[in-house]
Amino acid sequence: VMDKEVEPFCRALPKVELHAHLNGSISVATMERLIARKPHLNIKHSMTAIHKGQRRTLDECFQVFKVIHQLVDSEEDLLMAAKAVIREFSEDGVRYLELRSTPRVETNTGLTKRKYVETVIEAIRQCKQEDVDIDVRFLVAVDRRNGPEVAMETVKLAEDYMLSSEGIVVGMDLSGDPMVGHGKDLLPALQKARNCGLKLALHMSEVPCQKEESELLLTLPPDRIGHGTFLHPEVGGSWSLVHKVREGNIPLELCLTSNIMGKTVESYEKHHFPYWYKLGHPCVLCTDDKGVFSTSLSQEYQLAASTFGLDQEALWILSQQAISCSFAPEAIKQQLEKRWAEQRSQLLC
Ligand SMILES: CC(C)=CCNc1ncnc2c1ncn2[C@@H]1O[C@H](COP(=O)(O)O)[C@@H](O)[C@H]1O
Ligand SMILES: [Zn+2]
Repeated sequence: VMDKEVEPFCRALPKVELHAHLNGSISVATMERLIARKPHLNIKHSMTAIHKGQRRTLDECFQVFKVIHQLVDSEEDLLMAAKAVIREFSEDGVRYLELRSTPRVETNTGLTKRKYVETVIEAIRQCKQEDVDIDVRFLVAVDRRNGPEVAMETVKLAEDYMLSSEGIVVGMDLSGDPMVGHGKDLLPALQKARNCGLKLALHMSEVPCQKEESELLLTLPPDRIGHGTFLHPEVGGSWSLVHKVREGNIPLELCLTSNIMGKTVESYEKHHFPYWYKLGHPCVLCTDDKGVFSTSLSQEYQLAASTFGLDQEALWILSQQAISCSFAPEAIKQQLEKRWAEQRSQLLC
């Protein structure tokens, strides 16, 4: 396969995005609109994105979110940003999206956590009404830095909206700076979420030294794992972790560019994708923060193709397998499978 064929192929490929943080996914164009609305903040675009060759430490990366949160602090901003993110994923060929976001209080604008969740749901509804070609679900996120009480409160919020959003809220995410807080304290909240039928997509072993935390979180167990960069014993994890993930057949959400930019992985070649992929373990390529890292899901598929030598057939299977890893209801999964099958013959000659 010639390289120049790969780009249009990856764009045309129907895709599933399962790991996208709303505020990390805002494009340059939308960011410019937000910056123009708040000139008094004096925010430059260079403060809201991380560019190639500009690798920063994980800590510096997390500063970026503080800036973005200042720009997205009202119901109006949130609705606009969420709708734009959904449209952009659709334009990139994403046909099923699970968007995750952390409910936030903003006293200046009167934004409450409930309003926050309702606004994201409203953005998803409006996009559907406007016939944007994409099925979108919402994972309510827990920021690990905020501790067990906030986590429990967030679980209750997610449960409420799981019951009242007509299937839009399907699960929860555990994220935030992995160097802050301990998963142990959040276990009861996550257990409760699981018991009430919320699916769990947890960031795990994103940094080294989370071996014990990952062991604990695996007792839940999670329905999907974000990153899992340091599960393997060679990088400070353990065989016990690897075996549990394999036995549970727990899908991994793998974000190549994010890991390179956040310096948790040295180079694309050294990413853990091929280790799990060659084992036949369910692996889903994701963007994490397409805005912050200036990437797209089709670009991530291209990078996987060029770095690990995947041909078009392999890319198609990778994208199709993501359907079964999603938290979509069975009927929706079947519809997606059908759609993929219909497009297969057009794409692969
Ligand atoms: C900095 C870096 C390398 C990011 C990639 N790795 C990440 N690891 C953990 N949590 C994250 C990551 N990227 C985004 N998030 C979470 O997503 C939030 C932004 O989206 P939102 O406000 O929840 O809508 C961040 O504040 C953080 O809680
Ligand atoms: Zn993430």
